[in-house]
Amino acid sequence: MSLQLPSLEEILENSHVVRLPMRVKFRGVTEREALLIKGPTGWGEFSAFLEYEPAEACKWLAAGIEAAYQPFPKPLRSSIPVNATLPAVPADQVGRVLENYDAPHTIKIKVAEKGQSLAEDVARVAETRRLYPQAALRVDANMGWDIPTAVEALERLSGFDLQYAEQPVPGITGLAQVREQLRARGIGLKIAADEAVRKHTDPLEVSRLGAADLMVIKAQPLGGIQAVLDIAKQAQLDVVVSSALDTSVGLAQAAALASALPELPYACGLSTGTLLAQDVTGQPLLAAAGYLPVRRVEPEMDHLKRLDPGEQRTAWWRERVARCYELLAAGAIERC
Ligand SMILES: O=C(O)CCC(=O)C1=CC=C[C@@H](O)[C@@H]1C(=O)O
Ligand SMILES: [Mg+2]
Repeated sequence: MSLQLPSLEEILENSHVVRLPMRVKFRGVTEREALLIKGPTGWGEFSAFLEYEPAEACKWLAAGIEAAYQPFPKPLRSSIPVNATLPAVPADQVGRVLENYDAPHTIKIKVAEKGQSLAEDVARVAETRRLYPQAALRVDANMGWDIPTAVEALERLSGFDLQYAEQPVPGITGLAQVREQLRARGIGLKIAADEAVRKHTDPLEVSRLGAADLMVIKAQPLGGIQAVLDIAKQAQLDVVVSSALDTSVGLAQAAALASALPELPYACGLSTGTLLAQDVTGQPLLAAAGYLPVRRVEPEMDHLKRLDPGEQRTAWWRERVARCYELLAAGAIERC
């Protein structure tokens, strides 16, 4: 971040903690918590997942501070093509969950969920393809397979005409091996790196090693818009912007990031507002016909009050801000 950090007191004075119920369970989460920060340029969001340690969560705080204290970059487009996101639901619920999205042209389907079988993944993808014959489909395994299982699973799933498969296995070399083994079987399915970018000390290593076909980039986990624009500029691979399951405040920042990228070859994973049963404003950032508007989001006080998780959770989040702030102030992220 090229701006001076505001004081911790100032951040805490202008922050609100919220807890949003989800419509449908996603990555084990049924309620999403966030701390929102009001600053001179608007609102920012800090919503690192609860289990993240400060060393990782501090990048999310840097992103929240950036949104509140720095203007969004000049947009190159006023709306963003987005994918619908389908959690790992049973096949008979696919239609009901996807009905919440307005005319999706691209759908990302979660697969390899803990405790589920490949047959369940195949049934979910098959049902999605049956209901949306024209849509671009992609899958995301969140590192849930080992290499042989990933190759077997993706060989079967590629029969449904997939756009790409996101992070089938952990690690960077794992991605390269899955890709090579698929190619040896005559399957040209593209492989996207997600965790191998946002959880790696060097987000550009995937690109340098040519271990994947494209990179998923996220505003909060990678430290904010400017940090991600730098990464995208240096990357030799196509990039796709995705959400961090943010409230509409964080989604606005992610949309601003997508709007500032010179090239946007893929629909972005930014319609996750649809997975939330409530949001911080009466005008949540939702996609219409597969496009998300680019605009700032201002939470409304009555929503913030209704979504207040109580004293204990608020104290936990404030304490977490303090610990992450300490790391940022000590230069944990180069640019802070
Ligand atoms: O990309 C999308 O369609 C939606 C966002 C999404 O999938 C994710 C959001 C937050 C946490 C991650 O586990 C998950 C992802 O793996 O991309
Ligand atoms: Mg992913």
